Amino acid sequence: MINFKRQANAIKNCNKTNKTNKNAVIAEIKVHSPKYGDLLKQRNELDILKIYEEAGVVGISYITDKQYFNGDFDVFKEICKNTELPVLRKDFITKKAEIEKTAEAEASTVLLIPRILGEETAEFVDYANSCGLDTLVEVHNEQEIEIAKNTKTSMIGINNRDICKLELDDGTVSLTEKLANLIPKDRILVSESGISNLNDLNIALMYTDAVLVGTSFMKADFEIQKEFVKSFVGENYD
Ligand SMILES: O=P(O)(O)OC[C@@H](O)[C@@H](O)c1c[nH]c2ccccc12
Repeated sequence: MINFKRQANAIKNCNKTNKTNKNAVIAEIKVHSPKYGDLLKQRNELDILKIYEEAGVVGISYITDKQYFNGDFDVFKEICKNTELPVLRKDFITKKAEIEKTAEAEASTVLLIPRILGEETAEFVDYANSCGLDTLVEVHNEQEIEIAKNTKTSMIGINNRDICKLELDDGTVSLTEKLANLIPKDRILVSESGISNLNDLNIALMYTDAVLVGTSFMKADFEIQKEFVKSFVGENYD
């Protein structure tokens, strides 16, 4: 059973206007990065899922792109099957069939990128919604925000990195600071990429409802990974 808008609701239930003291952290199970290479390091994706769950994150992200991020759609399906948390599929989607495939995997959300889809973004958002999926529309500049605003997406992500540079740029939360006020308040706003410490996290959360973190969680040593993720979720979470 697909649960419409699970990801958006998970974030809404946890943002600053709510009573919980937990920060809304979406944690990415990122197996490879174009910059750092292998990030999985003999670990198992489902073990990392468990650690993220135990640390109290609100959602999981997984990149299915094979070419640059070494993702695997079968692993994505396993992740969806093994968690009650909302799961976001990250990929460079250009075909509606891929949206159907995402819904069939029982994901909750699909990433759509105006840099790739241009004005077709709105149509892809509608299509994803009709398949029972929530959408995260990812922007990196003002022009892309205009496209995102003309869609019915409930979530907009500011990608602090430029996807065209394939992560050879570091990504800085100052982009979130710069662009956040251009995004209407009725959308759930997520700051994505390059968030590597609590200082970055706190800056991002001054402007957004949630953060999405991959590399720094994956680079944390296995023994301390849960504590590290927990420190992002917040001390008051148990
Ligand atoms: O590893 P980071 O810097 O914490 O970033 C995670 C995530 O935002 C990044 O992986 C990402 C953002 N948009 C994407 C689009 C496709 C693939 C990957 C991505």
